[in-house]
Amino acid sequence: MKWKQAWFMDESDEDPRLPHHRNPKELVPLDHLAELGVLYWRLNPKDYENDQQLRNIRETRGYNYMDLLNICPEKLENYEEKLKNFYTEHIHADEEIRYCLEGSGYFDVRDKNDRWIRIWIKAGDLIILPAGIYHRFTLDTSNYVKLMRLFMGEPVWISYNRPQEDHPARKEYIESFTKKVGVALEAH
Ligand SMILES: CSCCC(=O)C(=O)O
Ligand SMILES: [Fe+2]
Repeated sequence: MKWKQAWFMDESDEDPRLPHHRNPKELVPLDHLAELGVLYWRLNPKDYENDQQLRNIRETRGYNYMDLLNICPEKLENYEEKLKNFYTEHIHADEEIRYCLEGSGYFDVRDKNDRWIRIWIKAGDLIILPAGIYHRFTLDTSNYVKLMRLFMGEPVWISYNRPQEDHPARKEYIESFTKKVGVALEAH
C-alpha cells in the first residue's frame, strides 16, 4: 500500500494549515525520505510511558532527554510568535526528534532539489529530522498538536534560519550525500 503521509507541495501562498497538495497529487514514499536522512516510526501513542518500542529507540539512539509540548494558545506561551518561528525555514546543529501523541501537524522538509516535501504527522508518528536539513513546522486545520521532544544530552533548541550554507551542520549534511554516492560507486 502507498504511504499517503508525505507529498510534494504546491506553490500557492494560501493558508499554510491547508494540505497544499499538487494537482495531481505527488506522493513521496518513505524510502525517499530515508534518502534525505528523515526517519519515521509508527508507535502506540496511548501507552507512551510504558512503550518498549519507544524505549528501544531512545536507548539505541541515546535520547535521554524528553519533554512534552502542547501547541495551543492556552498551553503555549507566546503562541503566535512561536508558530511564526516554527514556520520560518531553518536548520539545527542536532537532530530534531518529535513524537506526536495527540492532534496533528505538518513538517515540511527540503529535498535535494530544494523542493518542499510536506510530512503529515498524527498521533503515533515519531519523526527524526537530521541535523542540517532545511525544514519548518505548521499546525494543520485541526489546530492542535501534543508533541514529545527527545534529545541526546542537554537540549539545544537553537534554530538557524536560512541561508546557512556555511554552517558546519549544513555542510556535513550536504557532504553525507556525496559520501553515500562515493560508497555506492566503490561497491560497483
Ligand atoms: C514544535 S516542533 C517543530 C518546530 C521546529 O522545527 C522546531 O522546534 O525546531
Ligand atoms: Fe526545527
